Amino acid sequence: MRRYGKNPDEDDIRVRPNRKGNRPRTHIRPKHEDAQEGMVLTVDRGRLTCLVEGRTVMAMKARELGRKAAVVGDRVMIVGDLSGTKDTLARIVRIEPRSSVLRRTADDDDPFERVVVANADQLAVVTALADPEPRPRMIDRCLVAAYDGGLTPLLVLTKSDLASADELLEMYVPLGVPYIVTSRAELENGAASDVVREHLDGKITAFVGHSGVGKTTLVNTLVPADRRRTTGHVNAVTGRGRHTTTSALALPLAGDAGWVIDTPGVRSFGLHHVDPSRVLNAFPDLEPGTEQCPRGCTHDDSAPECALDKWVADGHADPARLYSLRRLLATRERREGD
Ligand SMILES: Nc1nc2c(ncn2[C@@H]2O[C@H](COP(=O)(O)OP(=O)(O)OP(=O)(O)O)[C@@H](O)[C@H]2O)c(=O)[nH]1
Ligand SMILES: [Zn+2]
Repeated sequence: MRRYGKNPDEDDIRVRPNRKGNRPRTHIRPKHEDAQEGMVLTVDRGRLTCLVEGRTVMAMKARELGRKAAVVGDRVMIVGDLSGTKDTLARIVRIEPRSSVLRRTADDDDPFERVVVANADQLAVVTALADPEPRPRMIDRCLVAAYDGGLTPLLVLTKSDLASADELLEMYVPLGVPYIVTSRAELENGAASDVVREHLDGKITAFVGHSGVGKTTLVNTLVPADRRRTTGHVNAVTGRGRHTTTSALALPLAGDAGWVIDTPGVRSFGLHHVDPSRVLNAFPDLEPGTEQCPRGCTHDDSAPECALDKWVADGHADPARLYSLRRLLATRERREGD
């Protein structure tokens, strides 16, 4: 199956800090022959907790990395004391090319790259069907961020005991986004975590969702209790004290079958930078129709010459798909409440 929003031939999708498109700085490699690979689990005021061969190692960025930040999910090369012993501090000397990026910008006009999660395969967008009410526009923005960053979206609709999923699914079925519907009873009898696990196994999945949607409840059913962050006290993955920042946190699924990345900080996505062609990758039925579009066509409602209208009128694709694409493209403009 085609991967949404991601070209499998690209090993380094638009890594922003590397704007010139040049390769990562491989010339530093020989200097650190003893470096070992690790994965960043969380970041707290310049201290990065990394998993290196099963040990959690505290590290900081080496100066030679410059301004480029290592984020949760990054694959990094680390030198120094890798014993994982308390009060040791190793150094991250290289950040490997990323397979995906989940970006956040403080503002659509924010010129700075703010990657919050790297290398996640999937973006689980957790939305309650009621209490709080679903916000389709926010879901759409999450989908655009996923397609743009090279993550496959997964819709997780919670609280189906309070309201039906039908109306929302009507909006999202044409998009072909995989979805899961869960209820209080299914959470309690374990059925919810079984169904969700089927979608997570073997993958790195970043979870986003507004406060109160049931994200924490769900993550708690997925991650063994001894590895979980318990409301602000002990970060069980690292065994260290309070997890005080708004950084995302990578948590291993039981049986080493993948990772859940909990993202307390991601509330909104700046999408101004998003290239329509990356969103179009998620619409392989429409994409060939854009060959007749004028150069630089935005394919949205304000693009009168867009060839997609004719493509659909000629029966090449379902009009609901074009409607959905345009709805997603329209969310790139920020509105009040986003
Ligand atoms: N009725 C119902 N309530 C649920 C369900 N899932 C979670 N809840 C409740 O919804 C409330 C919010 O759940 P949380 O897991 O704390 O939500 P959250 O998204 O993590 O929110 P924050 O912790 O504020 O970030 C809690 O009272 C849960 O018990 C569900 O499927 N049905
Ligand atoms: Zn067009």
